[in-house]
Amino acid sequence: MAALVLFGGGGDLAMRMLLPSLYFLDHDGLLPDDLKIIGAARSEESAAEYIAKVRETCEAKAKADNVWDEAVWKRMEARLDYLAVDATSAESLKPLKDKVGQGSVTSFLAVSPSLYAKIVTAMRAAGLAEVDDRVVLEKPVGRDLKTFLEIDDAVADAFSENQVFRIDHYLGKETVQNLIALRFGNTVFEPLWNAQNIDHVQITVGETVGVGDRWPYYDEYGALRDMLQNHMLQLLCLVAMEPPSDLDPESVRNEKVKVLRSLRPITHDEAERVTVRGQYVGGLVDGKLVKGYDEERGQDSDTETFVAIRADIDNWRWAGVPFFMRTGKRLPEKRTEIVIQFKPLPHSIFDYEDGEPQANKMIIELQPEEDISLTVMNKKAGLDSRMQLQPIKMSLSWGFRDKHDTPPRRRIAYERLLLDALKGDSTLFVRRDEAEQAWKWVDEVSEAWVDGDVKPQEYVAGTWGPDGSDMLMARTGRDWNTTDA
Ligand SMILES: NC(=O)C1=CN([C@@H]2O[C@H](COP(=O)(O)OP(=O)(O)OC[C@H]3O[C@@H](n4cnc5c(N)ncnc54)[C@H](OP(=O)(O)O)[C@@H]3O)[C@@H](O)[C@H]2O)C=CC1
Ligand SMILES: O=C1O[C@H](COP(=O)(O)O)[C@@H](O)[C@H](O)[C@H]1O
Repeated sequence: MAALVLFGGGGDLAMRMLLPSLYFLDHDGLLPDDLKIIGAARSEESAAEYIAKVRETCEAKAKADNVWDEAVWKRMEARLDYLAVDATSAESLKPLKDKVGQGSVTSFLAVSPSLYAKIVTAMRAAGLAEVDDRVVLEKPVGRDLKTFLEIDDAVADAFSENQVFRIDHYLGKETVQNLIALRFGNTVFEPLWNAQNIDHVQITVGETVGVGDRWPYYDEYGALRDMLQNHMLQLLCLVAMEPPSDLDPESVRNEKVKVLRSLRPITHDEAERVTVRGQYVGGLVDGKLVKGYDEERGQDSDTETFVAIRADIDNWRWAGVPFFMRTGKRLPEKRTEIVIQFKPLPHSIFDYEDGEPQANKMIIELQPEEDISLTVMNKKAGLDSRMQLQPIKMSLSWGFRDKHDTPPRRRIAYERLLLDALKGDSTLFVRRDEAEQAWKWVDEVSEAWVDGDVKPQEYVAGTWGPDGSDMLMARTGRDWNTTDA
């Protein structure tokens, strides 16, 4: 028997994402027949009470996608169990060890990262870190390089690196994996994918939600550590990495680490010019009045809810190509996209009044829709004496959109990642040295902010961040993408 233990099995992540993902995997026949799923948290509740809550969340999600099936639920229900444990205590984990028996155990730590070190130490003492066992860690692991290493050293005392699965749920998103297919499954793009042809890259992760009740966690981390250190740098790596020799986890991750190592450090003198911190004040989002961050927090805070950064990658492929990243809460749209802005024509033969031909642009959209599109210029139909051009957007995801095709169900990113963790495939997980390099780069930024006393600039909720964000682009003669994918 194999077992998946969800530490924090009653928490927000487990209930909203992990357990519905497991239902969907079971629905598609992708879970091993003998897999047991055990929720483990401190709350004293019976297995029946826990399972009733799991049913509620799975049913709601599955009905929304029209895939609720009582027979699947019966199968899933038979897998489920619950045990009240304090995961930081080896003594408390002993009954869990007895419950999982002899098979391999994958333990998902869906708990506060401040508990990781204590939990893995207790797991080791309780016999839950045997050679066939695995541990899955949610981000953020640590708050900076120092705390990352402290936690990760404790993890390394209990598990070897091939047993550790550091999750970045962005790597489970379908379009992120499609980016790998696009770059390395085609010959047409790769020769263009470099400083000769690309002017710059933009990565935007805009959210309309505020921080709300999550402030006890968020106030200590801010947008830089919550989003940029992990999700955004991972996206940057996938855009910028060299072709790996194969899809082996080590080959892919070696290439990503090389990118992170090539990121130019942001010096204290430069921080004000190439980084922007923002914090939302009250405003209108989706037509509703919302509070400012300080009001939600209940006191003044210097934590940023928005960050924009210009990153430079010092290698041959990307010399002189800035990568602009921005992310924030309470922005006007939920929008996640990567924009590859190609260079303008070296010389235009079209001199008409409506302006010059626009440079080609590839938009890789992750949210709200998943799509990859390429903007190209073509001729406006007609008999004008002077040829008129217009930009058209070609969707490169047309296969999904064919009217005779049912689009595949949009999967939760955790489905792919849970499946891979259960199989032991770590390609889409973050290796220790990747996380280490990412923290190193991010630490330099946060240290520069502290030393230079760089405070967040205010932005009104429902706008695209503080003015400084537009200025960051304008200083280089560029602007943020405003076209939809
Ligand atoms: N929620 C989300 O959308 C996201 C969350 N994450 C990460 O996922 C992790 C969990 O977050 P989230 O679900 O929001 O947190 P919650 O606070 O909602 O859940 C935490 C869970 O941990 C349990 N817990 C706390 N202490 C112990 C302990 N000593 N032993 C066993 N269980 C314990 C709690 O239950 P009890 O009190 O009963 O013990 C609770 O079920 C964090 O690392 C977070 O950063 C990452 C991305 C998104
Ligand atoms: O990890 C996190 O991600 C979410 C955004 O995820 P998405 O898949 O909805 O884009 C973010 O809201 C949260 O603050 C952060 O911890």
